Order: sequence, then C-alpha cells, then structure tokens
Amino acid sequence: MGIIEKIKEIEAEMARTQKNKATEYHLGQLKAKIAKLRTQLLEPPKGSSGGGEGFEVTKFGHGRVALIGFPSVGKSTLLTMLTGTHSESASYEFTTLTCIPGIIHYNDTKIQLLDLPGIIEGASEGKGRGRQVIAVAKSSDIVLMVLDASKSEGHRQILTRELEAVGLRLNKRPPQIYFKKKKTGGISFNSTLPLTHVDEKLCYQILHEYKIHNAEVLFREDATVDDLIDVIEGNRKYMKCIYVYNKIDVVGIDDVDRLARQPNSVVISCNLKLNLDRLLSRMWDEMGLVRVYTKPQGQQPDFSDPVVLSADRGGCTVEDFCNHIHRSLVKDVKYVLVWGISARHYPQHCGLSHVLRDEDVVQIVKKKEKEEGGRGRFKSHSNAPARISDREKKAPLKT
Ligand SMILES: Nc1nc2c(ncn2[C@@H]2O[C@H](COP(=O)(O)OP(=O)(O)OP(=O)(O)O)[C@@H](O)[C@H]2O)c(=O)[nH]1
Ligand SMILES: [K+]
Ligand SMILES: [Mg+2]
Repeated sequence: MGIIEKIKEIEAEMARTQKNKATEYHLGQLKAKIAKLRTQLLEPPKGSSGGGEGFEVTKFGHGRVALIGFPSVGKSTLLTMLTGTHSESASYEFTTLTCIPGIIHYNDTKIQLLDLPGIIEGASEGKGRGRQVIAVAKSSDIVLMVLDASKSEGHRQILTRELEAVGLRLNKRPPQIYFKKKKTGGISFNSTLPLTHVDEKLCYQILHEYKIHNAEVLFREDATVDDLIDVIEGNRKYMKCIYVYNKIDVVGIDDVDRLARQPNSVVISCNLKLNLDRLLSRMWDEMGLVRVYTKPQGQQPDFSDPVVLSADRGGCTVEDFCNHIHRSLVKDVKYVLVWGISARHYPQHCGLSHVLRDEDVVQIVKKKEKEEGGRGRFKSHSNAPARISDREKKAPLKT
C-alpha cells in the first residue's frame, strides 16, 4: 500500500471514531501516524536526486511572495498588473504551467512576486503540479492566497488544508512548547499552566509513536495534540498569508463588505484596478522589512538607497546592518548614532545589539574616529521617537 492510501485509511478511521474522552488517546495516536506519513511523503523517493522536476527560480530582491490559488482566480492577471512582467492569462483553467517571476518596486525595495500554476484539492499529494507549487510557496516569505470572490468560500479552507498537509502554518505562531530529546532519564512532562487538551498520558503516547523514550516537554500554553506533533516533527514553517479576494467587480456590495472584514483579507479587482494599492501596502507591512539609511559623517543620508533588513531573514540589529554593508565592518565599529523610531532621543548612541526599526538613519562611528559635532537638522530636534519625515527626505540639509 502506498503512503497516500495509508493516510486515506487512517483518515477514514478517524472519521469513523467518535470524539470523546475515551477515544482521545487513540485519535491522538492516529494524528501522529498521519503526521509521520506526511513527512515521509515530502522526502524525495529513494534513488532519485530531488523528487521530480521543481520550479527552479533564483531568489531576487528583498523578499519573495508567492501567488497561490485555484485555477483561473486571476493570479497571472495580478502578476502582470503589479510587476509589468507579462504572464499569460485566459479564461480556461491551468493557463499557467510553470513559475513566472516578476518584480514589485515598492518603498525603495524590490519584492519578487511569483506567479504559479493553479492548485486543486489533493495538490499536497501530488495532484497536478501541486507538490512543486507548494514547495515554491514554502520557499517564500509570505503567501498571497488568491481567491475568486464569486466562488465558494470553502476554497480557502481547502487550500489551507493542502498547505498545512505539507507543514505550512498560515498566520500562526509556533506553539509555546519546549521540547528536547535526551539520551537518558525518561520523559519529563511539565506545564506552566493547567492544560485542557493534552495530559501526561496522551503526551507519552504521542512520543511513543515517534519512538521517543527520553525527552523534556514543557507546555507554556494550553496547546493541542496537533501543536505537540508540530513541535516534535520540527519541520513546520510559520508564514504570513494574505487572503486576496479578486473579481469583486462581479459580486454584490454586501459580499464585498463581508469578505473585506475577514481577518488578513484584502478585496481587489484586477479588471477594474480596484484596491491594488491597498494590497501592496498590506503585503509590504506583513513582510516586516526594515529600511535603514546610512548617513556618512557630515553628509545627508541617501534616502533612495536603503539597506534592507528583516527579522525573518537575518535580523535587524546594528550588527546585522553592519554585516550587510561589509562583513569585516563590525570589528571597526565603536558605536553608531541612530535617528528614527528606534531612538529614544536624537541621535542616540547605540551598540551592536540595538534593534533598528523601519526608516531609521544610522551613522557609523568607527574606532579612532571622532563623531560629528551635532549641527543640523538631524541633531536632537525632538525627544519623542519619530519617523524621519517625508519633508526631511525631500529637502535634506546641505552640508
Ligand atoms: N471579472 C473579472 N475577471 C478577472 C479579474 N481578474 C482576472 N479575471 C479573468 O479571470 C480569468 C483567469 O485569469 P488568469 O489570470 O488566467 O487566472 P490564473 O489564476 O492565473 O489561472 P491559471 O493560470 O489557469 O491557474 C481571465 O479570463 C481573466 O481575464 C477580475 O478582477 N475580474
Ligand atoms: K486561467
Ligand atoms: Mg495563471
């Protein structure tokens, strides 16, 4: 029996089993069995180099965004509108057969947007090119799940399930469970609060399923069995997802209003160019990019060319900033001067561990280099943290 059949069989057994206190342990065990099989499914088949042909697209820019959705929801139309790169769109399904990259220029940063073939139910098990598509989604920083506003709302759940089946977790944070395998000592199970979903016996059973007999487990929140399995599997990817409801030109205003109020959702129409700017700003915010402008001593910062940092990709400290400029810079840095939201006063003297925020201005003071006298508009004109204003960007001080 193949892996997929085994999964189907266990799913059927779970559906047959009544959910109550007595069956809780059994169901937990079945969940763990499915999780193990799904992980197996993701491993490339033995003897092959990579598990089929993937979409090899080189990463480019400061972040990567994947367009995921059913066929003909308007993914390619959207890519063409946002990036200017043409991706074939048509009224028939599966128009797009491969991965088409485009670039969005936004807020002085470059975002790689990826158009992908449509996926359908069963994609995670290899239907269509589902596995390759989802692999690209996994490699991106956020996902735009494109949905047809005029179609069933069940599509969103179906796609979420497909992505979850391969270990993606959308708009969730990692469970607050500490888990460490040990060599000896048995299993120590603890929690910092009363638990309502998982008890010691259930935890033991799940660990037993994974043949783990020595481990430390500490629940720091009232997590579920699924959370525990995620932590044990350890290969989950937690990602932001924006639900993009396209084609609002063909549905009534009440439906548009309802969809727009759902969490993490943006309603758009590619045909009428409605709300695309809102989508862009939402996308950009979710990516959490941090633009830092370098200010050479005695000169104005170059506001058109930021160093772009990200908490998910390498971090946002002064040290990360220095490493971005040059690997060997850190050792020469005495301290830095910071203007912007992260500074308590202007300019603030900061060390390497200081965490920078979007639109901060940084001047590096090297060892054996004197700091600037503090003349001019970038000297503390206010004690309150504030963004560098647009006016300051447009009319910089002449030095
Ligand atoms: N009414 C309406 N139609 C749209 C809109 N955006 C796209 N379409 C149409 O929807 C159809 C499918 O668009 P595509 O861009 O090919 O969709 P896709 O998601 O890339 O489709 P596949 O590549 O086949 O998965 C085309 O006929 C588009 O013209 C919109 O905002 N409103
Ligand atoms: K299409
Ligand atoms: Mg397409």
